[in-house]
Amino acid sequence: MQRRRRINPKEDAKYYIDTGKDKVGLDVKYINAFKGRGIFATTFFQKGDFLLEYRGELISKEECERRQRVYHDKLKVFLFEFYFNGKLWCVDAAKEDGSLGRLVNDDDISPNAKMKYLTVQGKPHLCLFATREINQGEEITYNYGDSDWPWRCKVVKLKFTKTL
Ligand SMILES: C[S@@+](CC[C@H](N)C(=O)[O-])C[C@H]1O[C@@H](n2cnc3c(N)ncnc32)[C@H](O)[C@@H]1O
Repeated sequence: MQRRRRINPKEDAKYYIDTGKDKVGLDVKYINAFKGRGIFATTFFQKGDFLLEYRGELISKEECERRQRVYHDKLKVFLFEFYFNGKLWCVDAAKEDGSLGRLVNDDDISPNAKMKYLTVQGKPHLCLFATREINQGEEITYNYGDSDWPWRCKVVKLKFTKTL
């Protein structure tokens, strides 16, 4: 059997950053009223594979703080803050633009992807990479980071009341 040559994950990410497209092999699906939509693999991914870019508007810390004050809670969660070259930046993905990266849900226990940034033409881009093998049908998740995200305590509460 002939083995498929693996595409370099960083080169793959750059291709999708440049074209502004999402990868084939990932799809959006409605999960439930609590979680909303999520992104699911429709093909197998290897550990380390590039999955998606968290696409949006790159804004400064100051602009991010202003939007934090004016946005509704449901939109604030789309403001992704990160350090790049010693400064705080933010990608605002609040706009429904049909891109898939903005719809990936949080998992702080057993995520299968990790957000990293790649620099392309001097600008940072947030990209998700697989942290283990991902099978067809699995939901793509990553850890949104340490914060008291409201859904995390609801999940704990639901599990607790079920075991009583
Ligand atoms: C960046 S959006 C992800 C896409 C979202 N599920 C949707 O349908 O638009 C983040 C929102 O998804 C939901 N969410 C993300 N991770 C979740 C989780 N583990 N459990 C429940 N809800 C979650 C929360 O409502 C959160 O405000």
